[in-house]
Amino acid sequence: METTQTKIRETSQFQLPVTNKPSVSGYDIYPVFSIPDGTITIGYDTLAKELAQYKCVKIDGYVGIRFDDVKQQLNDAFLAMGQEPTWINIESALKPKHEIDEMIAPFLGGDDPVFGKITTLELSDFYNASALNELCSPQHEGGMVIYYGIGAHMLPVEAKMVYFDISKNEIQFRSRAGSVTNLGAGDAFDPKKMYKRFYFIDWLVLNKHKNNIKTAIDYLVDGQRTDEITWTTGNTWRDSIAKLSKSPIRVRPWFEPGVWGGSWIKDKIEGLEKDVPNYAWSFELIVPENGIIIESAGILLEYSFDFLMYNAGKNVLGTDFDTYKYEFPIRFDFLDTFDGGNLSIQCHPQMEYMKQHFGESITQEETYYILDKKDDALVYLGFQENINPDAFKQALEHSADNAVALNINDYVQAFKANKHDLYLIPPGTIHGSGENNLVLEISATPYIYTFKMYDWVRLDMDGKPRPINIDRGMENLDFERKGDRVSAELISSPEVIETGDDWTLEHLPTHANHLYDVHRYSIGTEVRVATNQKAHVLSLVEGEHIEIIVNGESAVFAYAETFIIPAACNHYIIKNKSDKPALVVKSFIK
Ligand SMILES: O=P(O)(O)OC[C@H]1O[C@](O)(CO)[C@@H](O)[C@@H]1O
Repeated sequence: METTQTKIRETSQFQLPVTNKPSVSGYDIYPVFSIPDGTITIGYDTLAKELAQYKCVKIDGYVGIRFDDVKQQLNDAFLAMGQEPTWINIESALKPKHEIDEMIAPFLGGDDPVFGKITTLELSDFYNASALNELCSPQHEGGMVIYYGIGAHMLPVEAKMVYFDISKNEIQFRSRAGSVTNLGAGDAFDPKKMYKRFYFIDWLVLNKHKNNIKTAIDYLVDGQRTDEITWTTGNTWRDSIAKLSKSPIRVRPWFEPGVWGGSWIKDKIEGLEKDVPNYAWSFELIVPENGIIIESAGILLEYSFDFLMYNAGKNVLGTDFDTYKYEFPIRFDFLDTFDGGNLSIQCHPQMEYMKQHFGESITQEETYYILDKKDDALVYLGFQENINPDAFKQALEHSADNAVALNINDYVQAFKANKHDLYLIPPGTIHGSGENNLVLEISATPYIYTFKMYDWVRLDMDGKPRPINIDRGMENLDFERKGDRVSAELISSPEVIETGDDWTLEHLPTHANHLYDVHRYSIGTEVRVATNQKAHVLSLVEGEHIEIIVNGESAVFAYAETFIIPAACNHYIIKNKSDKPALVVKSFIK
């Protein structure tokens, strides 16, 4: 059903299958955590049948859920059973649009096309409290009543609670089609502006709400598909999270084209739509936007990573939970420039700037691990010895104002990219990957705070130039990262720190301003690792498959797959499943 709106998604990415994910021997785009057979169910009709036993139901859900479609589908199913519930839309109690616009303005960064400030608002701030109460008046006593819409759980009535979740990539695909709106917005608008509002307001407000209601959910529904749902009971779901939080966790990766995107992902990863210009990013583990797929007898249900942290964050982060709480602080993603282009020459904010301007508590600091590359590939990193900040600024402004190219090599150094080298990009470092790399970014979680300073005088895929931020960049750059200091301090020098029968453990030291460190195992047959009460993030960067054994249970991961070992696993064994040595990188909080 593509219902009243003809186009619900604007993307060439496939929807998550309902059942029977394709089987692949290598990198799997639909990793699953299996739960007992018979615990996930398909369909609005089965959900209606389950809910029909209750007098009162609340259907809550995340922004991006098309509640009118949900209502129509469920209502049809109830009617087919001879039942006619009364439907009450909680969003009729939202504050007027102009009041909401005024309330959220301080968090939207004015005309800034990209940046706002992390909101401090709560979901209840969007609603008129007395109007909410009126919705619950006793006039509805009698037949079955269903309250529905974002925040339905807030209504002060006893009811069974259903929660519709949706993955963040699908929210973006829907916003690009104009088929969903921001919280309290009324209408859809430019998708980039909608994204800014999702990122700085809606997702935060609704994540807090998710945390508040996590134990009250009676039924969890995966609402990402346009014509079908899958659902499970709250208890089954919470039990599965308790188990997952002591097992290896691989989130569902997702992929996006971009102006500098390349061919590596498209050529090497099975099951993706190939009819795209390129893939630039793989969201391997950018957890604010990843989901986790659970599977029961082949039926798939995805929920947001946030729910894992709200339910079992302490198991995941161990001793670091007290510092980071629900924010998983490490990010892994791919930047694919194979036969593509150069990233912008860019920098990321210093910690203080990040706090003050954007309200974030972790800054965006990065490293580039070169997973693959062509012979001519470069990494732009650090300044030339003779850098003059004023002259650099002038050259950038001249280029931006007149759309003329500049010789960036006069200012910024370029290093030959070496496979398996780790390039360090602490906050305030000028950098950018050149073309013909497959970079595994091992980074801190924030991912949108890029100050592009030079974008090679090119247009984005929508035909418009990408926003340049020379002033913000200048406020954050460290001009002392120049000359010989760059290769000495910003290209990690591995050292062997432990050896076994047929394995070695290397330390790839990161910069003092990085919150995480990097280790690399070279494994002949197997190695046993202790978590020491910390989360580990692993990726197989050379080899075919590895098996991870935790408490006697085994999971297999393929080349280029990223996964988390929660702190609560305590110990795990990595077994090499191929006849060549396996190289596994491991990142963890310092
Ligand atoms: O800004 P560009 O040129 O698209 O660069 C790639 C982007 O991908 C990231 O590495 C991760 O999102 C950002 O740091 C950066 O903005």
